[in-house]
Amino acid sequence: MQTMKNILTIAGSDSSGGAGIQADLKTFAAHGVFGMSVITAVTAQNTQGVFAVQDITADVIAKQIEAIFDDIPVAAVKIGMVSRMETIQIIAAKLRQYQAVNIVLDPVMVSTSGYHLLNPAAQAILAGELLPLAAVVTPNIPEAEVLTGLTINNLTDMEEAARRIYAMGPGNVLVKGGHLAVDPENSIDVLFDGVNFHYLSAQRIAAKKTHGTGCTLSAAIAANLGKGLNVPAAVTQAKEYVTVAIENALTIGKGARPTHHFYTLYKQAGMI
Ligand SMILES: Nc1ncnc2c1ncn2[C@@H]1O[C@H](COP(=O)(O)OP(=O)(O)OP(=O)(O)O)[C@@H](O)[C@H]1O
Ligand SMILES: Cc1ncc(CO)c(N)n1
Repeated sequence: MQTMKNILTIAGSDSSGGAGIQADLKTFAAHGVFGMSVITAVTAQNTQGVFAVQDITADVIAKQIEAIFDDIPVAAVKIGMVSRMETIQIIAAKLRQYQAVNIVLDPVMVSTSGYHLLNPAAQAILAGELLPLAAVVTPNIPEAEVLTGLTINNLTDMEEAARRIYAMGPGNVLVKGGHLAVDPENSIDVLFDGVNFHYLSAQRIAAKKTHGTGCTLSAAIAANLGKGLNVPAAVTQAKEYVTVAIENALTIGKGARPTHHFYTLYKQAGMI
């Protein structure tokens, strides 16, 4: 009997395990869903930076998507690093072909360390091809600025950006406030469903730089949607999950700290 939902991440590999595919699969495991992956690019990366990227060919990306959808029911899809135009076009075509549902798009553009994970020339293609397929899109402040051309300095700007991105076709827009100290006490995200704004606030954690926060949040939203939660509940619970994961971020290297995906589970099991 099927007891778990199957959730797919389409993203890049982070060799140091803090972001990308690795963060997504850990997040899925922590949510009790069965994680699957389509790898779009392999990065040589650690807590200090990204040192090389090998893009996977569009043909092999297509084959990975076909291998999954021809065989396995997919309850939700998270899309992360999509690297370049050919990658975006094949993913969009295949997701349309299979009528994929509960798509969460994290429009990854630049790594925490400043490396371009999306070819700037492909930004418009991402907006045109993938935004309309998404149930939820989760730009951070710099990504929302690129998508809209706005400069975002406060909550009103975040709301305006959310409205403009909503007009590009996604079901819901979550503008993440991690990069904006609107309120130095809190990290506030703005969710817009086309009619209403919801504000998700968590105490701002003043710690050393973290990485993989956006990947963890979007993967948690996909897991929650796949489990049948509606968008506000899926986003609210994902925000609670990422906040605990940031609070307990791990010091594994010399640079940015990856989120702790299993803190609550390990605590409950008496492992920490
Ligand atoms: N210092 C912090 N304290 C609390 N929450 C934070 C902090 N920084 C980020 N967040 C939260 O983490 C989530 C991810 O937001 P963020 O803006 O960091 O995404 P991102 O830039 O895409 O992440 P990354 O590129 O590091 O993976 C949001 O819910 C945001 O509010
Ligand atoms: C592979 C990959 N995806 C996404 C990000 C953004 O955090 C990253 N650093 N690496």
